[in-house]
Amino acid sequence: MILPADHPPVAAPRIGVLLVNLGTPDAPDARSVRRYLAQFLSDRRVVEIPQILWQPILRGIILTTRPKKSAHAYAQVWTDEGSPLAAITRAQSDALQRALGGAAEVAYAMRYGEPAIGPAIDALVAAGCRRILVAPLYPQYCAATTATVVDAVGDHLKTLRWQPALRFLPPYHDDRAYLNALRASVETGLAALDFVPDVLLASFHGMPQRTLELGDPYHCQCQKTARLLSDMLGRPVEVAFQSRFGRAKWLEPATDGQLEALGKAGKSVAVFAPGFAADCLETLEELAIRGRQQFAEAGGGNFAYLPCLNADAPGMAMIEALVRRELAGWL
Ligand SMILES: C=CC1=C(C)c2cc3[nH]c(cc4nc(cc5[nH]c(cc1n2)c(C)c5CCC(=O)O)C(CCC(=O)O)=C4C)c(C)c3C=C
Ligand SMILES: [Fe+2]
Ligand SMILES: [Fe+2]
Repeated sequence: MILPADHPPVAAPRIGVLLVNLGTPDAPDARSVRRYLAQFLSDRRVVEIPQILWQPILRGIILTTRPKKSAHAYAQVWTDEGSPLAAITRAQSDALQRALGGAAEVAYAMRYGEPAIGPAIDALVAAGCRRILVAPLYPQYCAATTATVVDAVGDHLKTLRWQPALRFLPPYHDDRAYLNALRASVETGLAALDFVPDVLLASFHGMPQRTLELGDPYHCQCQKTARLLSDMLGRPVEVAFQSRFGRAKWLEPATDGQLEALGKAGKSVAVFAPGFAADCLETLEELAIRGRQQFAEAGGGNFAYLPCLNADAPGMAMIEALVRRELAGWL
């Protein structure tokens, strides 16, 4: 139908933006951590062992021992606004909403725990969004993180009669907006130190070595991020992989081993975690607290942990640029 020239403007369909991160427990106690880990570690994308073998190990060993230990670690980094990952993701969502104004409705969700992806999509649809950009906040693509967000969105869409149209933000490991944000953030972090570190160490979350052999691009994308950033900073950036889980061989070198070796060599070091969009247990406890201790005990000199992009200006400029580019495809 062709509308007459004097027809009132037809309202454009609203666009929703859903930022998604991994998820975190609701409270730093063993019960909440157990609930969170049970969901997270039952995801077949995360632990790729047949469920018939894995579930007895998970229920019988992991979930009876790890929650207490992990809850203790969470308690050390918990804030008045809750888990750092939850508080920072909320702040990113609020800041993006302010930046985009009426151009889109912004919400956030967690792949595991709350707020869950399904209800967040429902809320955007209820707010009139017939188009939704889902943005998994993982710069480097990994089946255990990026793909599982797509799976969860797909599972929820299966339950809807009237589905919204979807786009997914692609991984951004080599995107100028990301590299510029990292550069600004690292340069600011280094300038605030009262020492010049011998080594700048980029610590990425680890993955089983097998995932690299099976074709997961994660390892290569981490290396590429570090190489491009090193070119931009004009200094070497060393790469290591943290947070090993289980007995299988994980990507190497391991961050804890590198910190120990650097400590023994009497070096000074600045560590940052470019694969994490927001500071969380793995950065604040594992790197900034435990990593610092390991390094000092090995005899290391000065140590600094440089924060993630979080909701600070360079990180928000990046998220806004990445999101606006995707939204442009709909305008
Ligand atoms: C940024 C990318 C991440 C990848 C890749 C990843 C893979 C991965 N993780 C585990 C096991 C655990 N991860 C845990 C916490 C955790 N992991 C990420 C990110 C990635 N994980 C984040 C952002 C967090 C922090 C969550 C928070 O609440 O702050 C945990 C839980 C904590 C603990 O008990 O140590 C586990 C377990 C595996 C097995 C895996 C890939 C196979
Ligand atoms: Fe993890
Ligand atoms: Fe960890």
